[in-house]
Amino acid sequence: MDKLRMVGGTPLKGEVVIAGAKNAALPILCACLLTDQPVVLRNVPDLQDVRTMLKLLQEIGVTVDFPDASDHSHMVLNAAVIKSSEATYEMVKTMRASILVLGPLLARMHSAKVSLPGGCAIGARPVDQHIKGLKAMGASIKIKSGYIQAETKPQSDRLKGASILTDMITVTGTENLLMAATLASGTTVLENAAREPEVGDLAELLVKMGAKISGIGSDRLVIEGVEKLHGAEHSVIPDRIEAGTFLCAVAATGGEITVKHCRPDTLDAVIVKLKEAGLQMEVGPDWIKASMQGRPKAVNFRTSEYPAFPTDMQAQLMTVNAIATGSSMITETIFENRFMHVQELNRLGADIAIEGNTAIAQGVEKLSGAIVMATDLRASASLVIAGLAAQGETQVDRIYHLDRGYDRMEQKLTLLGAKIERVK
Ligand SMILES: CC(=O)N[C@H]1[C@@H](OP(=O)(O)OP(=O)(O)OC[C@H]2O[C@@H](n3ccc(=O)[nH]c3=O)[C@H](O)[C@@H]2O)O[C@H](CO)[C@@H](O)[C@@H]1O
Ligand SMILES: C=C(OP(=O)(O)O)C(=O)O
Repeated sequence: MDKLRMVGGTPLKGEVVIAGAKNAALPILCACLLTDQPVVLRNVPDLQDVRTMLKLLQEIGVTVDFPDASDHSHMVLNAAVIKSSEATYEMVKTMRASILVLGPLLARMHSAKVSLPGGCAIGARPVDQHIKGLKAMGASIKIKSGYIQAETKPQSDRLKGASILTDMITVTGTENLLMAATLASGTTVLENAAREPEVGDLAELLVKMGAKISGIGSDRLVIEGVEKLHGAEHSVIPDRIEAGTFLCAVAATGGEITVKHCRPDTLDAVIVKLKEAGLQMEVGPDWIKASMQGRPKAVNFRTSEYPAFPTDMQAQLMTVNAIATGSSMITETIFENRFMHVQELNRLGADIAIEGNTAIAQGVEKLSGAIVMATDLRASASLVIAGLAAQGETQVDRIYHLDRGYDRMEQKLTLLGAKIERVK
């Protein structure tokens, strides 16, 4: 199992180029199932979740071509032939986002069998709202032997447009229902829709494919179903979480970096908090120049749906608070168990206590290197940041979590001057 080993204490300096967003790429790859024509994608990040999704799509029958062998961010997907409408337990247990094939397969093939995802390290994460929405669109859905078995009845029929109000805001739930609605007969209204930029990016691709969607970027999406979608070309939006992670890294280590090829307009809540923490930032249309002198200041924050502070940045900013001057309260409102990094940060010398869904961090002057274990994707990132700021050597184990969602993180950090290496 790969590990990352680093020696902390070097301020970061230089430029880092941000990859395409994992959370946009995953639904966008699934959108290719909605048409029998080729979909050309650019700026797809090269990371484990994308490789897993491509494997799943290939099992379904999609062909994947890389026109330029040296550039894996550019690919052509062709779902002309669907040979299976199934996502097996093996695939879904590796990556929960596999659930995103449910809506497109049901819309195009009128039936789908997708393993029901189990719980996850960060929370129970049920998919009841995906199921509820698809049922409202006329699907008959049974849970049998751990699988969601969905079909339209009679099977030759399309899904039907419906008015759907989800009980809570769900990102992949909105994406699944949005994709399903594009090929339904009639109009679908998705109320309480997620406004995350990745949902908007998926919607932009669907429009290029011929879908009729209004309200993109708002919490009310109106989709007029069409009979067929066609091929299109699209470049995946830059990853705001990767950009935010590098900003937290420089806030923790000190130094000066330029984060290039990002979308600062999708990072408002993160920028506000990092400014409060003392990170100096100059913001351009697709870059952020950030510098930090001395220790950061502790900042209170609370995660919530976009445009508020993202849960996927909670662990990374907690690390900044761990070495800040002062104390802070960090409240997690999206996932019920997303504090697994706290115990590991404390092993590095942080002083963080958990009370319900709030973590209380008393900033310490220095962390000291140790062996720590990554428990989920963003927990891994927070431990890497902590290791880069700590005195001495840190080893982060189980970085397969990190590899799910970051495109060459240690290489990018090395270019910024960090002393970090992957150990096999
Ligand atoms: C691949 C992807 O895009 N992943 C992101 C997506 O996950 P994901 O789409 O899984 O997260 P959701 O937005 O669905 O979850 C939000 C909350 O709603 C609950 N819920 C959700 C659906 C449902 O049917 N029932 C239900 O109870 C979840 O347990 C959670 O407490 O959004 C999360 C919240 O921004 C991010 O942390 C993930 O990085
Ligand atoms: C929780 C995350 O991803 P996923 O929904 O794929 O588990 C994440 O990206 O931080």
